[in-house]
Formats: sequence, structure tokens, C-alpha cells
Amino acid sequence: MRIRVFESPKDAGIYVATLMEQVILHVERPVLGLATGSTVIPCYQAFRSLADCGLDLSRTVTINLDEYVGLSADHAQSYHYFMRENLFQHLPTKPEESHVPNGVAANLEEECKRYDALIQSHPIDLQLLGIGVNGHIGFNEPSHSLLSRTHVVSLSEETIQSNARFFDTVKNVPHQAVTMGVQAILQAKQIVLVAFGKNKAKAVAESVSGSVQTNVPASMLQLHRDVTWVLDKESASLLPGELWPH
Ligand SMILES: O=P(O)(O)OC[C@H]1O[C@](O)(CO)[C@@H](O)[C@@H]1O
Repeated sequence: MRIRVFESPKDAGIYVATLMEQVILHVERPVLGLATGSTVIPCYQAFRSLADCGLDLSRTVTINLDEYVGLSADHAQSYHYFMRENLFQHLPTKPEESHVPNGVAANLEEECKRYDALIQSHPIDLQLLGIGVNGHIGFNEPSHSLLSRTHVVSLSEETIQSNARFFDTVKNVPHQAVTMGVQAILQAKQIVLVAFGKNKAKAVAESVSGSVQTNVPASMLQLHRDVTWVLDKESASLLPGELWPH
């Protein structure tokens, strides 16, 4: 596990974008696992600059972590829409394929199976993650057990309240989502988790230095051999001193 602490989200975003670039430059048919949320926006902004400077994405496949159940791709709060607005529409060369779970599939169980098959046939080289204030990754919420496969999850009250900032009213926040399971996340060759702000500090500290437990889903990342935590000073503020990078 590596921990990098940056002065600003902008600096952190540039670092993450270069990690993504390295994969694209060195893997024959790169597969990037992508995330949504306010945290990854500086990463995508920096990545767009690299793409503007000629980074070729035409062999790259992208696979997103999750989508709200009931929001179609043209809904402004759907993760399809987020990806288009914050990344895809700005890229001069489009990825060869881009995948986001379909939250309005008539049969969500079939959709989850389809998504798992897709992940298995496209092993992820680099998985980008944010983290919920409760330690969730993707939408794998804290629980006494975690599901390994893509599944429909009921969002916790904490997540609904936290994500209400993106909706007109908390009543409009969907209560369910389709999310990749922890297996797909842990199968990625490399994982980069990004967290900014004081409100993520507790989840970061518990995930990095607490015990591995399903009640803190991001603590599962301790089981992976290639994880980089990309933090700012606030999100790193509760880490034990010995874990602070020198
Ligand atoms: O970056 P934000 O907006 O705090 O969101 C963090 C996490 O929340 C989610 O958007 C889902 O709630 C995750 O996909 C993300 O990792």
C-alpha cells in the first residue's frame, strides 16, 4: 500500500491522471475501471488535459463501478450523464468501449450477470475509486457481509443524505443502485483510491489502519497488493503518524 498526500485536489488529480496515462501507454488493450462522485472530478480534468495533448484512447476500454437504479442515461444525476459531462464528451479520441451499468434495465438481475461477464472478459488494469463517508467503495455499503458479484444494493441512510447535495431534494435520491461487487474491485491489477476533505478522514483512517471488516468496505483494500491512497491533508489527518509519507 502506498499513501500520497497532496497540497490540493488539483495536484492530486494530476498525479492520478498520470497513473491512468501510464496504464494507457504500457498496456496493449488497457481497461480502466472508472468512478463517479465529486472527488474524481479533478482527476478527470487533469486527464482531459493529457488527452488534449495527444494521449490516444482508441484502444482503451472503460468500465464504471455503479449506477443508480431508476435513473436513465439522460437523467442529470445518473452516472452515465456524469461520465459524459465530466469526461467522455471532452475527449478528442473516444475510448474504444465505455460501459456503465444500466440502472433502468427491465431485468436488473440479468443486467448484473451481463456486467459481471463483461468484467471477466475485460480484466481491469487500474481501478479508480472514491470512498463514501461510511467507507463504501462503489456502492458496496457497510454491512455484516459483502457481496462479491455485481448486485443491486439498498443505499444506506448515510449515503442517501450525503448524496442529497446533488439532487433538488433528498426525496429524489434513489434508494437503490447497481454496483460492482468487491471481487471485481479486488481483481483489478492496480487500485487508486482518492479521498479529499475532513469528512473522509475517519473512513480513510479506519480503512487504512483499522481491522479488515465488511462494516468498513474500503478496509478490504488492505488485502490487495497494489493500492495507492491519494489524499489531501484533511482526508489524511486521522492517519496514525507512522503511516504519514515522509
Ligand atoms: O466523491 P464523492 O462525491 O464524495 O463520492 C464518493 C463516493 O460516493 C459514490 O459516488 C457513491 O455514493 C461513490 O461512487 C464514490 O466513491
